[in-house]
Amino acid sequence: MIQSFPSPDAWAEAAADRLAEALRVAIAERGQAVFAGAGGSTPSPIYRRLAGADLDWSRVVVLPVDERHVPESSPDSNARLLRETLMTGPAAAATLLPLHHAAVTVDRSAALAARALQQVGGRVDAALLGMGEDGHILSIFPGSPTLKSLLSPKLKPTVLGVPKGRDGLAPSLERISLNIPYLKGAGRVVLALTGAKKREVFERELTGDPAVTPIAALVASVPALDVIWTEAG
Ligand SMILES: O=C(O)[C@H](O)[C@@H](O)[C@H](O)[C@H](O)COP(=O)(O)O
Repeated sequence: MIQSFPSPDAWAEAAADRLAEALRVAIAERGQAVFAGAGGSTPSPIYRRLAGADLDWSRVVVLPVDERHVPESSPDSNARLLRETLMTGPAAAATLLPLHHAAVTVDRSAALAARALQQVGGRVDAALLGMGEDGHILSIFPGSPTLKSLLSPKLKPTVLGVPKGRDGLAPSLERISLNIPYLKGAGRVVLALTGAKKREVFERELTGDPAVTPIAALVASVPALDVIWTEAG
């Protein structure tokens, strides 16, 4: 399941190449592509490589796979991370679709994001995910009250609010997250892992109950999933 790479450069290049190819295919097939990317500390080297990919970025919509319920000016904003690392150079021509909307509740923000995503086709063509050491992906946290809703393969692709207190961040933030079904139809989903600890967590979570284990649900639901790993973080 896990594809190991000998260096961070090879790991980042493999991720960027695979995601760029999925975007090119979507543009060729539909004239547009939707990319969803994770926040956190792992993705930046991949985003910086992907930003230079030879594709028509003016036809690409970029969104966070999940978001903290904060304005883009906040250092916690995933939209800000995408703008600063992916939407540069050629990729600056892409269009950002934010999940956070100001002056509304987190649930209203999620509903507005769900509507905006429907308006660009209601699908994701390529996605880059990270994983926390507790096994969470997107904002799907073990023990969260929204866990089962976000994991259920029976629900339509949607975007949900995630109450604070479940993300391990201090101070904990309210969040907004795509659900796992939004990744099912993607041409390529890359889960990028680094370090021995995350490899161990992934292998352990793989055997969990998909109804309550984000990694098990991801592997069970997403056929176009690549899991890539490199030692150095
Ligand atoms: O909003 C976020 O924080 C991310 O989308 C989240 O799901 C991230 O992928 C994991 O927390 C791993 O984070 P690291 O890459 O920093 O380990």
